[in-house]
Amino acid sequence: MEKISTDAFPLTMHSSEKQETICIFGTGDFGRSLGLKMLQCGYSIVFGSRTPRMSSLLPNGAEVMSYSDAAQKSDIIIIAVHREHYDFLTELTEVLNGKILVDVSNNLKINQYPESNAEYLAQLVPGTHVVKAFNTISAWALQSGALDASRQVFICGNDSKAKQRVMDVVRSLGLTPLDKGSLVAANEIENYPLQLFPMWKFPFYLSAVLCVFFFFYCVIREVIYPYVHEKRDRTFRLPISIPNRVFPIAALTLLALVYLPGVIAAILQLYRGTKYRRFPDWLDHWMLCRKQLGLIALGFAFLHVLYTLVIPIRYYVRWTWNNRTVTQAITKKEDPFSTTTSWLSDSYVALGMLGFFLFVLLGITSLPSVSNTVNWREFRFVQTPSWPRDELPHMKGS
Ligand SMILES: NC(=O)C1=CN([C@@H]2O[C@H](COP(=O)(O)OP(=O)(O)OC[C@H]3O[C@@H](n4cnc5c(N)ncnc54)[C@H](OP(=O)(O)O)[C@@H]3O)[C@@H](O)[C@H]2O)C=CC1
Ligand SMILES: [Cu+2]
Repeated sequence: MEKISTDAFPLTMHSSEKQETICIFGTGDFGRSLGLKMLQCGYSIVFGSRTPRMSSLLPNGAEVMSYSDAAQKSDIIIIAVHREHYDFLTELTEVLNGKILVDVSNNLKINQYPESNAEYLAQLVPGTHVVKAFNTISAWALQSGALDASRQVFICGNDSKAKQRVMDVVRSLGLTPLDKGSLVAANEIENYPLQLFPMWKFPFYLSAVLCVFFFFYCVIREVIYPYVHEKRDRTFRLPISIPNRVFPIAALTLLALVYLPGVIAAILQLYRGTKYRRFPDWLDHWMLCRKQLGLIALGFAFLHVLYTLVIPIRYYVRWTWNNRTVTQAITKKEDPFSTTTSWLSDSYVALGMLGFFLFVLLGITSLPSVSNTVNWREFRFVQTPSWPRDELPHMKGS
């Protein structure tokens, strides 16, 4: 590939850095996608491969050679190989000495190995600077350019210079590096892609507690109280009417909880006089799960609509059962149905609908999490800035 002279772009600060050569070990899906992206951003790419001649489908302009030859071309080496195959790196200890190794690997299970892949790599090839990065970005997202929602790249490593250089690369790819500290954090970073619903726990428990609470409140008010006082049997309200009272209450409460943290955050910022300070952890966490709270609220509102539509059907069901019983009585058949079945059948309708709804909700919400393309962390109104504080314009010199 023809090298572009630095003078051609006197105004772009990083143009000289971008001429850097980066080495990628492994010509698999991820290696190729990352290589293509880097080529597009102006880096020269050298692939290391077991079979350099047979490697096909590589991005145009990239070179391919043996692992040891490729390693000599660059001091940043991205290891796009699965952890199980790291062994071959021990033979390259000499060539790799002093270089920056970027571990991008993921596991299939949470805590699959006693130590994180990045720490394992560091033990395997001592004398190198291992940096964990890119593991939360998928090959698919790199290729399709669907990175809009997940531009954050979690980074950790023990050598701060090495980390800084990898962060520069990440930035020049148009992504946002997020420093997670030393290599000990690698374990946590490797677990991220395996957490299906990272921010759903709290909203889920909260809505469960709300539902149970309001359900029992309504049961006491509308079933137990009339029974104790007037000996009236109101149990038929249990399957439809009472849930239909609980759902809108839960939906509105959750909706309020979606907007409340924003207001608290705004007040806090006014009070502090700056928006460049971290919120307390509880507020931060609350802000981060607003989207989930909102989705659950929407779910309850949807259930409320369904149940409201079901109420007329309820009378219809009762009417059919009664009709059947009467017909059977007339034709003197044995009656297998008692009147209590009317609300039993209602509960089946309700349960079926609840199940179906949960299924749909799970399906919709798991899709983006699984494909890793949505980064829930980005859904907050007031973002904690990810750049160092002294780079903020108004803080200079203070
Ligand atoms: N695919 C994805 O979306 C993502 C992948 N990752 C990580 O990137 C790494 C690579 O993933 P991916 O590209 O999908 O995997 P692939 O299986 O597609 O590629 C792995 C590459 O490793 C090389 N390799 C070296 N030694 C061996 C060996 N003994 N046996 C088999 N292959 C070997 C091969 O390259 P060659 O034949 O040239 O030697 C092979 O192409 C993994 O650690 C994965 O966890 C991280 C984030 C996302
Ligand atoms: Cu209503």
